[in-house]
Amino acid sequence: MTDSKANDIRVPVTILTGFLGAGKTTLLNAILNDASNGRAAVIVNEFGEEGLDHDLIEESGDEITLMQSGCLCCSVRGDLSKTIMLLLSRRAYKQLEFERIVIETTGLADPGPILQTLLVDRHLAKTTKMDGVVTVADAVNGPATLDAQFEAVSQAATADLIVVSKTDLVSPSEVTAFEDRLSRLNPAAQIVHSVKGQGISDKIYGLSALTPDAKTSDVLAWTSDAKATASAPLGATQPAKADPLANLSGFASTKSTPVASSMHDDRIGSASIVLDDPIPDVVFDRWLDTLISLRGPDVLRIKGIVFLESVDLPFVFHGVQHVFDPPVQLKEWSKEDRRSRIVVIARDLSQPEIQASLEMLKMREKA
Ligand SMILES: Nc1nc2c(ncn2[C@@H]2O[C@H](COP(=O)(O)OP(=O)(O)OP(=O)(O)O)[C@@H](O)[C@H]2O)c(=O)[nH]1
Repeated sequence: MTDSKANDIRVPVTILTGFLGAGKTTLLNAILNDASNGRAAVIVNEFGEEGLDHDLIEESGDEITLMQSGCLCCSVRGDLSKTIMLLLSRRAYKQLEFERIVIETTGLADPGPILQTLLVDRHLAKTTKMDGVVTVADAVNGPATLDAQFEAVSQAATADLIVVSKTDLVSPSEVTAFEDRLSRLNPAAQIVHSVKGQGISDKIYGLSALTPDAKTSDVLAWTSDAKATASAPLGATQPAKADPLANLSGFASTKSTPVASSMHDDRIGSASIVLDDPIPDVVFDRWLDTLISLRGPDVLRIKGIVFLESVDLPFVFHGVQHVFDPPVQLKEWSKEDRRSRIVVIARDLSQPEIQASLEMLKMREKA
């Protein structure tokens, strides 16, 4: 019982990212104003002299720390670690009270390196745990931003949850087309839409299934194609509810809905696999080692639930590039369902290339 949820004192960290002007601060305010979410310490990162976003975050009684030293994704990874450690020590001395941390990045940040910092920094790995990457993509400028900026494509591809904002300013069919495009970029993300961050504050936290007590439905939502599972009832049409496993039978090809995409979108590939039988340990190790050593820097996210031949219960794992959260063994799982499910999202790797990599998992050692 050493790693049960009750004994896990690591503080959950949410990365809130999104396109420039997409509505990150607006969403953050809406979340902070919902008392049922508990208290959050917020780290805001903003370019330039003025901490503009800080001024925009309404008083909510939450502790706000502002970092102004530049883009989180490049120059201030050390500062991020120091900032979080300072918050945690003030919390330990009862100077501050909070249950979680939210990092709001600049519109230009690539969330990958921030996620990595949380995983590789010795102190942070012990004291914090990744709770999820939330990306805000606005329905008005989002399609053009995806065309123009690869960072925006990376943000969408790395997300656990994509919040489509400003759906009040475009037609329902434009919202649906945009959500389809986002879903193709990141079939493993849940996609919700919201006007000014309203109606979705209960969907922002607890996205990661990396906990031994994770429910089956949470694990499936996190590790599978969980397209458009829910949305705020605010005008735009609700996208059709997708079967979370619909795109995961073997190496089923990705959906080929003819929606707009761009050169940038084409740089992102994703594929998933469901394996009916437990995987030999050596095969899983070899697959992961090969993927990481050959294409590690291009892997934006790998998530999965895996049954190995040598263990009865499955484990959930999560990685960014070559860095992995410690795998978490689930305490309970339906005895009938012994299928492993793995999804990989990568940059500059095509879907067939990722599929070919996943194919290795079907190999069996010859006696
Ligand atoms: N109509 C409408 N306006 C919105 C919505 N969400 C945000 N806005 C407006 O969009 C503008 C930008 O919102 P912010 O929350 O500051 O966006 P941001 O992503 O934090 O911006 P940067 O930090 O500059 O990248 C503000 O004027 C918001 O009021 C929405 O859903 N509908």
